[in-house]
Amino acid sequence: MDLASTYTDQLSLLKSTFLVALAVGVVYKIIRSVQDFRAYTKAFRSCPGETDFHWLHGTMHLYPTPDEEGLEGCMKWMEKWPHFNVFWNGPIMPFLVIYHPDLVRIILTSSAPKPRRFGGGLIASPYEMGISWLGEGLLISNGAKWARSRRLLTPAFHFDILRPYVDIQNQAGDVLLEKIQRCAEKGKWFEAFNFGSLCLFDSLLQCAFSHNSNCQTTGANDPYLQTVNSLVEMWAERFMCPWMHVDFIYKLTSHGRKWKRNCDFVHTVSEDLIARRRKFLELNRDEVEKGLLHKKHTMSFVDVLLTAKDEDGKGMTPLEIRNEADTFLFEGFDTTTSALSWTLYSLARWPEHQVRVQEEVDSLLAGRNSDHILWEDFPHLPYTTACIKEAIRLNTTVPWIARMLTEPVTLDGHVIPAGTQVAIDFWCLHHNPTLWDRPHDYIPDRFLGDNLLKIDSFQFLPFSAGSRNCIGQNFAMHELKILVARICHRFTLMLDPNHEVRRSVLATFRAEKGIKLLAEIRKH
Ligand code: HEM
Repeated sequence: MDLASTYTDQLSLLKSTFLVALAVGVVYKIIRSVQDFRAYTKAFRSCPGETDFHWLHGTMHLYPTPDEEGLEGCMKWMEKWPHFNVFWNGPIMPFLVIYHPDLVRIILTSSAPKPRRFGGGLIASPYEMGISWLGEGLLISNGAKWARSRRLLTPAFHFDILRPYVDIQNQAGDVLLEKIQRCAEKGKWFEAFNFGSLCLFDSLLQCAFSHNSNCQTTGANDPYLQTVNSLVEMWAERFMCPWMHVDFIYKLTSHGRKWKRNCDFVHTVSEDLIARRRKFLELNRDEVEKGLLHKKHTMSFVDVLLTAKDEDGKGMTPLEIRNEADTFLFEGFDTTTSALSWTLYSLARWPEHQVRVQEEVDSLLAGRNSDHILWEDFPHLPYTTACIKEAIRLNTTVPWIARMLTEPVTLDGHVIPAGTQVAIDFWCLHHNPTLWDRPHDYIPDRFLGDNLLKIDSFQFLPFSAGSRNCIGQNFAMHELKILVARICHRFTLMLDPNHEVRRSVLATFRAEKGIKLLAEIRKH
């Protein structure tokens, strides 16, 4: 045997050994994965939940639809399983839906982050679907990045910054009241989401960028408003369509291409608005350096971001600033629009409570020559506040949020493994019949006096809880109190009897065809 053929034999032996080792490795990996998966899923088999399991789509076909019928379905869940249940998003992806304070407390006080992609990195989580718009802003980021942003942004929601916004919110309210007045004079209905969103967008643009868009008069044709609105809707549409959860497929669809065009447009506008504020701050450099800017000017949210510095004296990058400004607009506009619209709806539907709000505001404003609500007035509107809270309980503004477990957690005696996605269903939490008496009735008194003592601290969570609670909740409540109090002071609201209001559950709580309201001008 010559040297060459010995060498060839050895080489082929080496190759075969390598191939056998590789095959054994692959088989071992598959067996381990199957074992891991069986151990993982075993944990869920004993959990409460639907059992009609389909080999391809798990129990997704039984998931409640995002409408009236779906909400009824949720009530049936709670009769069967009062704390939580497990759903199968396809054959291998279980997720938990929880809606009892004892379990919600465990998750929201843990360090469980917002979900990240799963399915080997192919499938975007609900939050990541918004990442090309909002980037790693406060809503979507996790870990150290989130903690730094939260520290830098907290001063933007300090009372010193929020106080002057009350004027802006009242001025936007003036335009809204005028518009409602014109409808009232003609005996015409107005649509709550439409009027509310324009007013809230108007004040938000001024608070965020010191930008006067005039959008309440230019109307829904404002291209920026239209695009932001369209992004909010497209995000929810994508979520409802499982095959669009895979990024590379989504980018090829016309929906994905439109989403990108919209994001590009919104980014151009916010970058332009930020650049204008940067110029303004340069012109007022002295005051900025002495920390006196807020004494002379109303500081916009972006001003706070542009001047923020962390412990190492490092400011935020232009991209970080844009992400936070876009997050502020997204979080601050759709949510408050829903909360305002459902509060007005509730007061029109249950007029006995509207009368009590009117009495409260009438007595607060008696003898004044302006109907503006002042900063000092906020503590003197307890009934109005209770009505807002009850409205956002009944029609929960943010119906659910999600987390991903990074370590095993025991819920009602079931050990739930790390990696599990958990949806915290606030709408169910707010309607759980084991917690609330007459959960479908509008009873603002639940939020007054001693009745408050009956509510667990994790039972009513419109703004979530724990370290990732809503940073804008005071801003939102101020805005709502101002608008609800002033609208009820000037008008009596009634529902249009010819229009049926059907609820629709998107990223925020909406009405399928809006809410039509009739306003009657009150005599003072
Ligand atoms: C009625 C109005 C509002 C409601 C019901 C609401 C509700 C919520 C909820 C439930 C969360 C938790 C989200 C999650 O964990 O996935 C949240 C987070 C957040 N909200 Fe609000 N929100 C409202 C208004 C606002 C406003 C006006 C702003 C800003 C101006 C805002 C900014 C944010 C931000 C930045 C976060 C993320 C906080 C973090 O993760 O650290 N929200 N909000």
